[in-house]
Amino acid sequence: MSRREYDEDDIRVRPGRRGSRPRSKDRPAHADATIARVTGVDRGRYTTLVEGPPDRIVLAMKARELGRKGIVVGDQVALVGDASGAPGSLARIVRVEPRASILRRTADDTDPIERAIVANVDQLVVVSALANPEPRPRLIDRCLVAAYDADLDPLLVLTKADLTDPAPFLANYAPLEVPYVVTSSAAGEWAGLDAVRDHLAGRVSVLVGHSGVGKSTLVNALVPDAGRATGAVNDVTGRGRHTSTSAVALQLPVGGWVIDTPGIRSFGLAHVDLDRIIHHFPDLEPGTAECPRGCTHDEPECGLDEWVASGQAGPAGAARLDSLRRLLRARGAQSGD
Ligand SMILES: Nc1nc2c(ncn2[C@@H]2O[C@H](COP(=O)(O)OP(=O)(O)OP(=O)(O)O)[C@@H](O)[C@H]2O)c(=O)[nH]1
Ligand SMILES: [Zn+2]
Repeated sequence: MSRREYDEDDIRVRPGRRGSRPRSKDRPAHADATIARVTGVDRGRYTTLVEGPPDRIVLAMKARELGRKGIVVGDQVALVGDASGAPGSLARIVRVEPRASILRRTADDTDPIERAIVANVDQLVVVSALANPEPRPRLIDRCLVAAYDADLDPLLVLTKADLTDPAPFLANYAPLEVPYVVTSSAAGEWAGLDAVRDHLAGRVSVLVGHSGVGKSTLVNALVPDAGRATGAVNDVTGRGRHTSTSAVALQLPVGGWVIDTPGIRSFGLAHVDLDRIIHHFPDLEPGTAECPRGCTHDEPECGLDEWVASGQAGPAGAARLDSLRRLLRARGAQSGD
């Protein structure tokens, strides 16, 4: 982050107008607040970026008046107090602007607590290694459900193509028509990086994926100053060391933002409306035309078995239906039916 680090000269030429104003407790609704974007959250301290030029990084805390309201990476917030970004300064966040989008997940499918991961993103980039660790189709399916549910455009980035032929995996996902990019970075030689850049340029994208799939490696290549720590994949578990500990938003040289998130093992979807889950399986949904009225899609009369058996959902149809039904059952367990 060194390039965007606070620069003393910037502060001197931009003293902020607060100094010349009388302090008053009853100024209406912080009309003079500075708007910033939250780029990182660490133990109650928020790193924010105030757009310039020149941009400046301002450390902030949540004002007491915000109560328990959550603030997540990607949020646009209003800062008051010392928003100079000078060393040792700490601004206060007094308002969170309305969110254009919010990506949530829960710890598991019955967890009542929703965890907002990031706000104001346009695109959910599901990063999966083609090998080491093996792709986890059900985790990918869940990420796609979360993307559709939050109204985000999905993108699949399939890494480590140097280790195996991507064709079999791609054949499975073809019926979904999800845009994808295949990458490899063996020995520092990149393939597919420009294609990823094209998909991210000018947009706000969040990367999610299992630990060790190469998210940090990708982010470091996209944002040369990112300095995201990369970890080796454990040969026994196939898991990476948990090198990234929280979500971090980084500005892309091509314009736009990329938000790296810690590796995940599961993507709980307790917050997704049960009745809507089938709509988030666009390859299967047309097969419900033959379902009996009020079909749960997890019963013997369900039309989806026939749909999949006839090959209309493609080579991964059976796996996708299994994915859907596991998800419905996990959710059903929660509502008790
Ligand atoms: N062979 C090969 N290895 C890769 C590739 N991309 C990343 N790796 C390696 O995979 C390991 C994990 O990469 P990271 O970038 O740390 O993975 P991550 O997804 O950020 O992992 P977490 O921080 O745990 O979320 C590292 O040893 C990388 O060098 C690739 O395209 N091919
Ligand atoms: Zn059905």
